[in-house]
Amino acid sequence: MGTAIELRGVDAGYGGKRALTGVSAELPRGRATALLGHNGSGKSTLLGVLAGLHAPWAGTVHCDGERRPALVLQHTAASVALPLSVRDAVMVGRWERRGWWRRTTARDRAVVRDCLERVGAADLARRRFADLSGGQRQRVLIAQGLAQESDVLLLDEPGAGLDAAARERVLDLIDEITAAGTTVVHATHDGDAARRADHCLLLRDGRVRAEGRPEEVLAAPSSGK
Ligand SMILES: Nc1ncnc2c1ncn2[C@@H]1O[C@H](COP(=O)(O)OP(=O)(O)OP(=O)(O)O)[C@@H](O)[C@H]1O
Repeated sequence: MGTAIELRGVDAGYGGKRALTGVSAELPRGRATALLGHNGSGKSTLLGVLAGLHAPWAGTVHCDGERRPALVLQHTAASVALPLSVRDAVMVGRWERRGWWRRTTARDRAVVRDCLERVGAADLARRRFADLSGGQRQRVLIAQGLAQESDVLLLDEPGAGLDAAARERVLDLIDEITAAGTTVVHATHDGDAARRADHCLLLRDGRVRAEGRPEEVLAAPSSGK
């Protein structure tokens, strides 16, 4: 197993506003880590730092893999204004590796098909992304993340705004993705999602409040679960 992601003394923020202070953590390889904490505690910022979107002000971040981690945003953050098909939406995950201006290759198309199958959305490939339910959109966005073929997949509140059945399906998917060897880090407000994770990291006001097995971290004051 070992450590897939190591953070040492990470500070980060926006303009002059600090969002993370001295964050140190070791997240296990090929396992699911749940990022916990109240609104504004710094979960999304930490995912952004791991994804390479925010440069830390201080400290170091080491992540497995030659490619940067794939970041999957909440389905509500995805634009539905563009007339994208589901297949096109997943193909976006191939852009970084191919360059968006190049023609798609047979391998790109095969990876997209495979990722749609993995999330149980192969039958939706020709549908308009905008016409899908929230749960379907979230699974398609996870397929987009998988299509990046990174060793680390980052999910920002993948269960938010979904009904219980759709949330359960996303959690099953996280289990399948880690079983296939990919490290998953997902921000969540859901106690069930935290209990099903292998490892938890609890943030409070941008600092690590607790880290370890779910039962240990959920017992910490201010876990809110
Ligand atoms: N783009 C931004 N510009 C300025 N400040 C920001 C920005 N994004 C987040 N912040 C601030 O950084 C801090 C951490 O926010 P962050 O979104 O990382 O928390 P979070 O735990 O993900 O919250 P939530 O559960 O609401 O998504 C908060 O004080 C927030 O107001």
